[in-house]
Amino acid sequence: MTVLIKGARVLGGEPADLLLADGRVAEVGQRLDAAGATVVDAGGLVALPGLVDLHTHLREPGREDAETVETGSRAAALGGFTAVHAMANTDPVADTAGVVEQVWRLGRKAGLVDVVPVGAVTVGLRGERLAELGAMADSAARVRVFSDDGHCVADPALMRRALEYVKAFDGVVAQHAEEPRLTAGAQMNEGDRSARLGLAGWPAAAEEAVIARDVLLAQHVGARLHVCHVSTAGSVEILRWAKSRGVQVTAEVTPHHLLLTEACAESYDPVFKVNPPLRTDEDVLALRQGLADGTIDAVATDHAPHAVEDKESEWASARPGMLGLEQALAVVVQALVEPGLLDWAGVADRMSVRPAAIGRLSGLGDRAHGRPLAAGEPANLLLLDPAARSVVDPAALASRSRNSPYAGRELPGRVVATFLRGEATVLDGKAVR
Ligand SMILES: NC(=O)N[C@@H](CC(=O)O)C(=O)O
Ligand SMILES: [Zn+2]
Ligand SMILES: [Zn+2]
Repeated sequence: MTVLIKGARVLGGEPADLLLADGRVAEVGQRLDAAGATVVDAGGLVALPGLVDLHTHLREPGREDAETVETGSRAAALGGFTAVHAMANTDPVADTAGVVEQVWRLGRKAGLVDVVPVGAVTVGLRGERLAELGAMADSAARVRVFSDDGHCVADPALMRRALEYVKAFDGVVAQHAEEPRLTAGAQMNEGDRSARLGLAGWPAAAEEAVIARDVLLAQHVGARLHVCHVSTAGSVEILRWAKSRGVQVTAEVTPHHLLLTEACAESYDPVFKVNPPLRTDEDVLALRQGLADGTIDAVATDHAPHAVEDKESEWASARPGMLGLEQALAVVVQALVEPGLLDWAGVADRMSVRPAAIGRLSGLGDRAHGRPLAAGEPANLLLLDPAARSVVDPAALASRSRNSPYAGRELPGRVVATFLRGEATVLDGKAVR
C-alpha cells in the first residue's frame, strides 16, 4: 500500500508531502507524486510521530467487560497512538512469559497498535517475591518495562533486587509510588478540602517518600527507574534533584493530572476518583512546568477503564481510575500547547520519542517507534487538526468503558488520521477497523 499525504505541517513546520510505501516513509518533500497512491489531503493538519503510551490498562485477560486488547487498541489508534504498554494488573496477572505472550499475541491479532506488555515485578503483584523477570524479557513479548502498577513495590529490599535484576536485559522498573502505610482508606488528596468533604486523605508525602527512596536505590545500584503518574509539585522537585545528580530516573505525568484538580471531588462524582488523586492548582502548574522543562519525560495516559458497576457507586466504594487514550493529545494541546509551554516538537518528544526510548522501542528496526518523520523511518504517524474543537461524549468513545472525566468538556484538536507502518488505522477521524 502506498499513501501520499499532501501538505502536512511536520512538527508544525512548513507544509510538505509525505510518501509512505512498504511500511516506511519513502520521501518527504514538495509536490511529490506517486501513481496509484492513495492521496490524503492534509492541508492545515499537523503531522506528529505516532504516540507511544507507557501506561495503559487493557483489562484482558480477566475483565473483558471493561476493555479488551482490541477495544483498547482501537481507542489508542483514535487517540493517535501507534504503541501502548499494557499494564500487568490483569487477571491472571502478567507475571509469567505465558501471560505476556498471550497479551502480545492478542495485540498482533487486533493489529491497530503495537501492544507492548509490561511484566509484573512480583508474583501476583503481592510484593513478596520477584516474578520471572528474565523469562518475560526473553519471551516473544520482549518485556523491558516491569511494574506492579496498582500496587507499590513497598519493600525497599525487594525494590532494590528488582532494580538490580532488570539491569541484565536493559529493563526498567516502573514504580507506582505510594507508601501504603500512609494511604490506608485514602479517597482524595489530603488537605483542607478532604477534611471539609469528609473523605480520607492521600497525602503528597506518600508519593514523594517512595520516589525519594527509589531514586537513591536506583543511584546506588546503577539501574533504571521510571516513576509512574507523578502528581505533586514535591515529586517534581525530587526528580529534578535526582536528575541533577545523574540518577537514571525517568517519569511520566497523566493528562488528567495536567488538567484537573481536587476541586472535581466537590461533585462527589466517582468518575474523578483516581490513584494517585487529583491534586491542587499549584501541583498542576508544577507538573506542566516539569513536563515543559523535561524534568518529567513523558505523558502517559494511565487509561483505566472500569465497568459501570465498579464506577457508578458512592465515592468510597468506587474503583479508582479514568479513561485517557482518546483525549490525551487534546488535553496536552489545551494544557501545554495553547498556553505556549510546549511546541509541536515538544509534544512529539514527550508523547513519542521519550516514551519509546524509555520502553526501548526506538531501536527495533522495522518495528521501531518514536522515530523522526524522515525518509527511511517506519511510517508511524498521526495527522492532527489543531483548529478543531469538540465536546467529549463518553457514549461515542471506542473504549468499552465510559468513565471519562472529560464528559461534556470542550477540548481542542482532533486526530484525523493515524498510520501504523504505513497502513491507516484511523481515517477521517474514524477507526478503519
Ligand atoms: N490509576 C488508577 O486509579 N487505577 C489503575 C491502577 C493504577 O494506575 O494505579 C487501575 O488499574 O484501575
Ligand atoms: Zn498506578
Ligand atoms: Zn495504572
